[in-house]
Amino acid sequence: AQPSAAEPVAAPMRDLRWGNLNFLHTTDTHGWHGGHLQESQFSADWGDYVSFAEHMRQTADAQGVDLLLVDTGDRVEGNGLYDASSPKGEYYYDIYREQQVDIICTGNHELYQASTADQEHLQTVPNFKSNYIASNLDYIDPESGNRIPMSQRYRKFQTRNQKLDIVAFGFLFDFTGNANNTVVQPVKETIREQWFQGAIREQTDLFVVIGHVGIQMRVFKDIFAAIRQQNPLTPILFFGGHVHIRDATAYDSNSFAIASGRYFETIGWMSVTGDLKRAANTPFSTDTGALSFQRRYIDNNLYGLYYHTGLNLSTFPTEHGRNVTAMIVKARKELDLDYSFGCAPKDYWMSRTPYPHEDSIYTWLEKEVLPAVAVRDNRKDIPRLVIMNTGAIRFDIFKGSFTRDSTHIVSPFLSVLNYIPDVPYRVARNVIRMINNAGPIASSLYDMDPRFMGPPEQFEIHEPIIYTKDNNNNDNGRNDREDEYGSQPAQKPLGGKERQQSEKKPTLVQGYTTRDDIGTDGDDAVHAPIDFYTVPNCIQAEVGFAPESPPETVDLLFFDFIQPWVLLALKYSGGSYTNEDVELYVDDTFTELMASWIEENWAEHCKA
Ligand SMILES: O=c1ccn([C@@H]2O[C@H](COP(=O)(O)O)[C@@H](O)[C@H]2O)c(=O)[nH]1
Repeated sequence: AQPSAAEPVAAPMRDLRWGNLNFLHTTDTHGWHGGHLQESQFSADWGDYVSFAEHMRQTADAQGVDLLLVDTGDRVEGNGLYDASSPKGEYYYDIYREQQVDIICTGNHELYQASTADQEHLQTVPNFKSNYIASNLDYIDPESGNRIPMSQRYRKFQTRNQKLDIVAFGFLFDFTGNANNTVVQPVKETIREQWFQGAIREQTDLFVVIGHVGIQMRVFKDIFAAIRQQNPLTPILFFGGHVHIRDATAYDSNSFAIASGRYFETIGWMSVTGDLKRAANTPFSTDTGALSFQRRYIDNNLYGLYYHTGLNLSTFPTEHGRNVTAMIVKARKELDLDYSFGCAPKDYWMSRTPYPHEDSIYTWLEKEVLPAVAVRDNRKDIPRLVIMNTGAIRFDIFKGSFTRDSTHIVSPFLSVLNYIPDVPYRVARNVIRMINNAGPIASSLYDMDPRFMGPPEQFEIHEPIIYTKDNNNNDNGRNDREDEYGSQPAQKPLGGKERQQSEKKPTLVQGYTTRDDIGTDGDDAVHAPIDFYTVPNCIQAEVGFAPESPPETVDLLFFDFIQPWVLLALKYSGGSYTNEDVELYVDDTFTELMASWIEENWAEHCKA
């Protein structure tokens, strides 16, 4: 872990069940390779993961089983370790490549900016050579202008110990927000391609489909159907991501799918037990042919990593892992990520409190930040509506120092404020209602789904999930909340001191309490639950409005990312505007504006 990371905290544990074929899975790490410095339960870093994987590989070798590492994209954007350098990712690529990932693919965040896609093609693809798969993604070579596959379309290989034959694919959902130096082929078209039809007819013991795709999304189900049609019995394993949640499901009795969360909080574990050499030819109805599939969501917590490897503080770190941790320390220092802009007076939550609420990050933005930063000298007296999409914010703010790192963690995008001047108020005032309550804009094209304006974690959740009315947090709101934990036979205390503690009813740290299609025993650590509130797609600040008298016209300001939805909502509200009517309101990115606001308004709280 990084020297300034929160000390890990022990929790009652559930074991990993090893099978014949085992996987560790990361997804949507978004630059958090230094770990979560402020959260004890996720504070291990990429170097610790390197050590962990080395120990787990040794265990696999000793048992004669196989272990593969998978990563399903969105490795960039969302943390100072990637975003704070110029150019972005100056340190990240060399740190990331230290992990030996066996199957890796691209996420949408590798493609928003042309420069990021260039680096992906120039660095990560060659770093992982034949392990990198791009089944439905092409790259446009800047020199020749030629459209070429981002990397190979699929991979056929044999596992190290059991010599299992695997055919692996690497997909991206039907993403359309990519810069113009890549082309994402819709998955329905890809699975009709000749190469794909040939690949699914290869002789193999199993198929592994990795993808930057939610495991409940249509895309994986279509791929599953295409493979299954040709291979009625062959096991098919899916590793997904994108929606930032822990999730698992089975599409039929010989398939299994897992998604492993976000921000390097989670290392997913999947294992398959049974005779995989025979499974492709053995009907599942017979006992001998039956396979069993297990999943675990491993908290990226050093105590947990020690527990699963049977090691401790002195025996766990490998030389390689220590070196990677040192690379991250050096990068964080050179990027000055601990530079403090001010101190947050309290925690501000994205989804742990309702919106509006005094502890909601969105209420803080709406009431304090947006009115102060949405100011343009030559139009500062004109009343304005400022619309921000809630997905532009990526993480909570914790009480205490708000650092350079925090700016990128909370607001990683290069979002700017655009505006349309002098919009009739009777038209402009309807926009927020339309983009939040969907209505006609919901039935538009696939890539105009209004949910894309909100945070990915909210995508599939339509109702708040409230565990307790009296959410009795301590002053940092994250730890030390006492709770019952019922008799769950699969649970195991950590051992030693922790064991005695757990026998006395342990203090549970708040964290993931995942419920997926398999059950409620997926998390490796037993936690006290956290409330989850739904938030609207967008929030709106009214600035410069005279009390009691609505203006005739307003400047309508909005984040550039949501421009297509705003134009559509204006159209349905009776205003006909196009991209040509839109201008830049202020030069700075929202991240810069927010950092300046914090410098001006929160510096004083550091003195207390
Ligand atoms: O410029 C941007 C880019 C993205 N967003 C928000 O992020 C999600 C996509 O996040 P994933 O990590 O790929 O799931 C998108 O739906 C937006 O809500 C943004 O606000 N600005």
